[in-house]
Amino acid sequence: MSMIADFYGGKSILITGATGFLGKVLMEKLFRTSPDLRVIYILVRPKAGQTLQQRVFQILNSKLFEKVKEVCPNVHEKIRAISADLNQNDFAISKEDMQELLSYTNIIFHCAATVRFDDHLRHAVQLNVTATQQLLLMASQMPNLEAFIHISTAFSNCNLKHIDEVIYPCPVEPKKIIDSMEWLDDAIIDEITPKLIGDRPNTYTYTKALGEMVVQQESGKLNIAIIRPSIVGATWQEPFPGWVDNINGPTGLIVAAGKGFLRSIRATPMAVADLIPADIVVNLTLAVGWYTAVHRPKSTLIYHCTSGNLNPCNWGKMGIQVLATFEKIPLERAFRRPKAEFTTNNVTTQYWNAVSHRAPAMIYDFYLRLTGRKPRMTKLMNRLLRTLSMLEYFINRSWEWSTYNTEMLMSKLSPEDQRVFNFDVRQLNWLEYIENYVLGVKKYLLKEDMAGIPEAKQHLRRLRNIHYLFNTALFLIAWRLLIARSQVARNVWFFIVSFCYKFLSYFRASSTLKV
Ligand SMILES: CCCCCCCCCCCCCCCCCCCCCCCCCC(=O)SCCNC(=O)CCNC(=O)[C@H](O)C(C)(C)COP(=O)(O)OP(=O)(O)OC[C@H]1O[C@@H](n2cnc3c(N)ncnc32)[C@H](O)[C@@H]1OP(=O)(O)O
Ligand SMILES: NC(=O)C1=CN([C@@H]2O[C@H](COP(=O)(O)OP(=O)(O)OC[C@H]3O[C@@H](n4cnc5c(N)ncnc54)[C@H](OP(=O)(O)O)[C@@H]3O)[C@@H](O)[C@H]2O)C=CC1
Repeated sequence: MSMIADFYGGKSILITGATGFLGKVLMEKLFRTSPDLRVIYILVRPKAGQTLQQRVFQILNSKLFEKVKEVCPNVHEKIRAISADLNQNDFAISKEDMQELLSYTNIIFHCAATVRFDDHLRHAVQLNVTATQQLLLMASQMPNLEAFIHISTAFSNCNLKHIDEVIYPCPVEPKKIIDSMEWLDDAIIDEITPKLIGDRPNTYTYTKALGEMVVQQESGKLNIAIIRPSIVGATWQEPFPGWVDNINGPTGLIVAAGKGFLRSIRATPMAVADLIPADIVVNLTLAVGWYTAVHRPKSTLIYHCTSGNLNPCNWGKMGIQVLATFEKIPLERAFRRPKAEFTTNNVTTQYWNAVSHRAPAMIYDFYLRLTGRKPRMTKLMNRLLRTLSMLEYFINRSWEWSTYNTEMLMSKLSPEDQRVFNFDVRQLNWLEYIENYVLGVKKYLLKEDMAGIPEAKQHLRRLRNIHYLFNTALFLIAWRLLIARSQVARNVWFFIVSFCYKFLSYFRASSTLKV
């Protein structure tokens, strides 16, 4: 019997960010391994014209939840969506809902955040810092709360090279930042943002670091733990390999490479690609929830959920495997053949951006205009280049994260828990994982049918022929122009033609002799 699964039985669990990538995998695992849990409260905001119920219905009816429905047929009764907006005071939760949450919640998993790198500081502070503070305040009023688990990021201290499982204070106190966001206007915030984030690359990592400080400062008597995952990728094993449903992190670049938009990327091939599968993060999170509630460590423990020090893989190896998988299983309707390269300096990056990204987009837009359609490729390419510039920081550096607490926790689990809540990244085979990741991107994110693979391959062959034809035409035009202008080129041309003529005459004569 799994002690962890048993622990969550009969519990009331509150999850923020349950509609997000990680939140959904967390909820799925909880329902699958502890179908006898009392209820999962999720804080949800209406979005994209969908009501709360519609959003929950969509999640429960997705492929991700197929196994849950077998194990826990009444799952829809055990999930209670509470209308909430973490940007509002008291999260805009109704009095009745708040009362219910305060009375019954046993465990909190705080996953909600803005993960946009370039979010405006005011918004990033509101969600990643102030909302965390408010949630802690709520937690302190919950008489039955056993543990509060905060999801941070391994990159909250990415300004350091070696990162331990401790909280590194930011120079300005979070409380001062929160206060100043209330009265400073946007223009001033824009001006001070670079000074505040210092040597961090963006507002995301900075506000996640502030969020950790708030957790430490406001923990009071609560049992709190912080999890720091690195770059969360598709699932490794559970509920099935390769599940992913958003384009954050590497996923978007995998799509862009597969569709042939991304042809070169400024990255250091030998830099460690610290990817971590979503199911590993979730297994660790649930194990931490159990450990924090049952063993009540004296201080707030931080757990690094990273792969680099235990089972490292680099971006070069990952890129090659992504492209190798697209050879076998291409995406449908690609713009160009999937063929991307790593560049390592500014000059080559600028060159390849112009030749491999901007120029083909402009040519394609010209073609769209000629055929009376609306040009769109240049805009799309500019967005991709902007995204690449945002991600570059993370693919040109390596970090070392210590994992003492994570390894300590592993040693505390029973063999059964180590199996059911496996977070041992050493067991992961990267090549297999990446192949499944790419397949998952095709199946679950892009919802492409595997039956369409022959047609996709045929399309790539057509693109290859167009490519050869285009290059030949380009060469002939360039050569023709050169011949018209340069005596040297003309001489070379006559030399080649006469050489071919002589070769052919010799070949014809020798074959006549044989006869
Ligand atoms: C040797 C040879 C081999 C050769 C091989 C060659 C290579 C071959 C294959 C390559 C694979 C291997 C290498 C992979 C390296 C990956 C590195 C990842 C590092 C991640 C580190 C994460 C560390 C921290 C982890 C964390 O702790 S947190 C989680 C991470 N958080 C994020 O990942 C949010 C990022 N995003 C944003 O911050 C916003 O997205 C924003 C970007 C500002 C745009 O923002 P904006 O322009 O305003 O507009 P959007 O609406 O957002 O998007 C506008 C449009 O861009 C699109 N698009 C948004 N994103 C992405 C994305 N990723 N990738 C692609 N497209 C994207 C979206 O499709 C939309 O297109 P549309 O739908 O309009 O057509
Ligand atoms: N993905 C990654 O690579 C990594 C993620 N993390 C951390 O993991 C956690 C989860 O990330 P991930 O699942 O990828 O992120 P997602 O962007 O997929 O999910 C974010 C969640 O937060 C919710 N949310 C955002 N704003 C509000 C709001 N105002 N009110 C209520 N809910 C809100 C979103 O709701 P809605 O659906 O309504 O938008 C969504 O459920 C975050 O804390 C992140 O920092 C850490 C390391 C890496």
